[in-house]
This record gives sequence, structure tokens and C-alpha cells, in this order.
Amino acid sequence: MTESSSDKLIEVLRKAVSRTSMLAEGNDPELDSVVRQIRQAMTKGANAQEIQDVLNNAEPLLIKSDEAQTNRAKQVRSTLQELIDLLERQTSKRVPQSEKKQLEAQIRSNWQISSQWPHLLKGFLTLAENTLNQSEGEAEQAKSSFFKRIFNRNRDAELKTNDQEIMIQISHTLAGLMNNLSLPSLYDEDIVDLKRALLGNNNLQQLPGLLDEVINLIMIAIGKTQESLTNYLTQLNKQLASINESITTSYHSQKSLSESREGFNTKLQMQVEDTTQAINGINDLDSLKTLINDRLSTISSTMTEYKTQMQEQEKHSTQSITSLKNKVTRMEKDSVSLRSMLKERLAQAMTDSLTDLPNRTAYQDTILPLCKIMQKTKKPICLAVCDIDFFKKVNDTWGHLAGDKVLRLVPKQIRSALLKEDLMFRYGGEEFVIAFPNTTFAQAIERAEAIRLAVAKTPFNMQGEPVSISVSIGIAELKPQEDPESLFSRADKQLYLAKEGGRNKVMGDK
Ligand SMILES: Nc1nc2c(ncn2[C@@H]2O[C@H](COP(=O)(O)OP(=O)(O)OP(=O)(O)O)[C@@H](O)[C@H]2O)c(=O)[nH]1
Repeated sequence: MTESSSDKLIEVLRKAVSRTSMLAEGNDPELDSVVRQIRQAMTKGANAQEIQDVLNNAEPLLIKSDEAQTNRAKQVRSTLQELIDLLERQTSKRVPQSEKKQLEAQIRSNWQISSQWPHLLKGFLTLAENTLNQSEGEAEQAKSSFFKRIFNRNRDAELKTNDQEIMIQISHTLAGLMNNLSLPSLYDEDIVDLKRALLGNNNLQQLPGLLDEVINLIMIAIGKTQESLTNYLTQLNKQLASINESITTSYHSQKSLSESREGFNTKLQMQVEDTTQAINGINDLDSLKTLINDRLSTISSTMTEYKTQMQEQEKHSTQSITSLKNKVTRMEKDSVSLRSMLKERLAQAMTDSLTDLPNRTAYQDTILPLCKIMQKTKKPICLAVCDIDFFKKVNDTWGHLAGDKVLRLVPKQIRSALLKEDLMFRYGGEEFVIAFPNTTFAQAIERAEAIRLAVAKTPFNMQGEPVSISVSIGIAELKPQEDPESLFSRADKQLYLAKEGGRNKVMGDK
């Protein structure tokens, strides 16, 4: 590789690191200052040690920023849950249960995906609309609903105090959510204005408009992340193109080395042939001596010229190979850390953060291949769908934190009744799915009974008081041609029967 192409490569790598650093910007002022230092070091061409030092400074801050992103997602999840609970607790009207469960399921599956936040908020808006729009009786039916009045901007209508209170609480909860957005400082004023408008919002007709503003700002926060990611991928692509270019250069330099070796051989051969012919035409010794001296000095200068040329080219070749090796080593290191980061991210995406159990996505990835293997090898497999009984009551009586504690403890009790090869997933909410490979229907029923007993006999401590918790379980065994969806649905049906039959029960379908 030539000197200039190596310089070009370093330039590209510098730019890549400098652009990548932009990914981290806008999250935290302390991190922003380190990120700026990285870019300055890159632009002024600082040496490896100086660059290493600034990168080392940035690392803990980057990790902190990543954790902040996860916390933001958690806060969005709990805000949404709070909004739903608020609606359920405060209104005299009945929240439509199937819609509520559907929204809760969407929250459980998507709270970590920031691009879904606006949809989840819109989902809540629809739920609130549908709840508050329900009529309360004949007289009520004649009136247009609270939400309709707001949305139709009907100023004459009178608002109900209860509904008004709920809307004020919703405004406050949304204002809390605004603290949670990671937006460039350019939007600071917008956030302050919007928060002020939400907190001082007495004019309820403005709420739908304000909610739109909240959603817009969330969209901007998400857009920024995606734009940064696109920049990063473009740079990565350029980095790979540059490696490719340096391999091509190295190939050309090897080629010119062997071409000049061939040129030297031809030239030398011609000089030897020339000398042989000249010798044939000479009769006296002195002329012969002079001729040979002349020819020898020509050959010797050809050799010296060749040697210098070779040394020069070998130097270039060595430099090119060393630089290429360094680049490949660096790329390998980068790719190892990238791979381990991706692995970690993948594990995070497959793990439920509350219980540390594999989540519903992990279940969906695992169950199909598992069922196929069992069917192919003609071995039995059973599925259990297990749901905590009256869990809503735990939340309502002892609060969400106590509910979370129960959600962490119940799987531990379940685990105590399982074998090593049994697989447990948090399917969602208070529902767990267990796959029993190599297990017959009768054995699975026994194991489920053991799970039920293990949970029922454990007193759960709630603010110093022992509280009994139980689970209901539905079991089904996989049939020869059956798919996992049908297996799940049969087990789920059994769970429903267990609940209908009084709860704290195991029901099965062979
Ligand atoms: N604390 C907490 N509650 C959750 C979580 N996920 C779901 N929930 C709550 O779980 C409750 C589920 O209640 P329901 O589906 O009505 O069922 P249940 O009260 O368990 O009654 P049955 O299943 O009929 O015995 C809802 O109140 C949800 O808010 C969570 O991660 N933490």
C-alpha cells in the first residue's frame, strides 16, 4: 500500500470515530463535553495515546447514557400503567376490559421500543375516550359525552367535576413524562412551554391539542436516534470500503514487484547475449580485457539499480502489509466488541427486566424449533400456562411495587418444582408459560400440581402481613401434527377452565 492510501485510510477512520461520537451527543451535558473533545482530538490529528485517553473518559459516560435510555423506557411504561390505573380508579364509568387488556399487552411487548411510545399514548387516548364516552343511563345518553364535547370543541356544554379531575391528573402525568424525553437542547423551550401548559391547563378543551404536542416531541426524540444510527451505518460502510481499497493497493504493489523482477531478468539476459556476441568478434587480449571490463561494469550497475529498486519496493510492500495487518487487527477487535455488544443487546431484548426470565419474544423464538424436534424424535412435550390469581387485587391493595415483588417471587417458587430442562418464560403481565420437554401428560400434570402447591404454601410478606397467593394452571400435550399456536391455545383454554372452576387449580387437555 502506498503512503497516501494509508493516510487516506487513517483519515476515513478518524472521520468514522468522530461521526460515531455524534451518536452519543445530546443526552447529557457532561458526555457532550467529552464527545466534543473526541472530535477535536480527531480533527487536529492527535496521537494514539491522546485519543485513547479521551475515549477512556467517554466510556463510563456512554454506559451511563445507555442506562438512562433504559430508565426512560421504564418510566414511560409506568406512566402508561399509571394513566390506565387512574382511569380505572377515578371514573364512575367502566373501563372496557378487553380494550384495556389489549393495551396492557401492547405496553408489555413494546415499552422498550421508543418508536412505539406515541402509538401506546394514542392507544391510551382511545381507551380514555371510549371509557368516558359511555353513557350512564337514559338521561345521560341524551347528552353528548365529555370527550366528544372536548373533541368537537363544544363550548356550551357543562363539564363533570369527576371527569375534570381525571383530565387534570392526566395532564400532570403527561407533564411528568416530558421530564423523561431526551431531546436536543434546541427543544428545551418547547418542553418548558408544554409542561407549563399541561400543569396550568384549566381549559380542558385544549387537552387533545396538548397531547398531540407531547406525541410530536416524542417523535422528534425518536427521529434523532434513527438519524444518528443512519449516520453511523454510513460511516461503517465507508470504513469497509477503505479496507477494500487498501487490499487492492497492496495487490498492485505486489504485482509491480514481480514485474520489475522479470524486467531485470530480461535486461541481464540481453547484456550477457550482447557480451557473448562482442567477444566472438575480438582477436587481441587487450581489447577483450577492455570489453569485458566495460560489460561487467554495465551489468554491475544494472544489478545495483535493480537492488535499489527492489529495496525501495520491498520497503513499500512491508509498510503496506504491516498497515494492512494493523487495520485488520483493529477491525477484528471492533467486530469482537460489536458482536459482544449485539449479543448483550439481544439477550436484553429477550429478557424480562422485572423477573430476569426469558420474555414472550424468547418464548416465540424457542417454542417452534422445540416442538419440531419433539415431533421429529417422537418424544412428548407439554405446555403449561400459569396465571397468578386475583393479581389485580394485590396491586390495588398493596400497590404496584408489592405487585412487582410478587411477580419476582412467584417464578422462584415455580422454579423449585421444575426440572433442569424445563423452560419458563414470562409471557406477559402475571402470566408465565412453562415448556416440559420429554414429559408425558400425566407427568406434566404432576409437575403442575407441585408448582401450584409450592406457590400456595408460601406466605408472601406484604408490609409485615403474610398474604396467600395462588396460581391457576392449564396444561396441554403437543399432538403429532400440531403447531405451537394451537398447543398454546388449548393450554390457555384449560387455564380459563381452572379460573372458572374457582382458581388455585390445575386443568389439562391431553
Ligand atoms: N405490579 C405489576 N402489575 C402488573 C404488571 N403487569 C400486569 N400487571 C397487572 O396485573 C393485573 C392483571 O389483572 P387481571 O388480568 O384483571 O386479572 P387478575 O386480577 O389476576 O384476576 P384473574 O386472572 O381473573 O384471577 C392488572 O391490574 C395489571 O395492571 C407488572 O409488571 N407489575
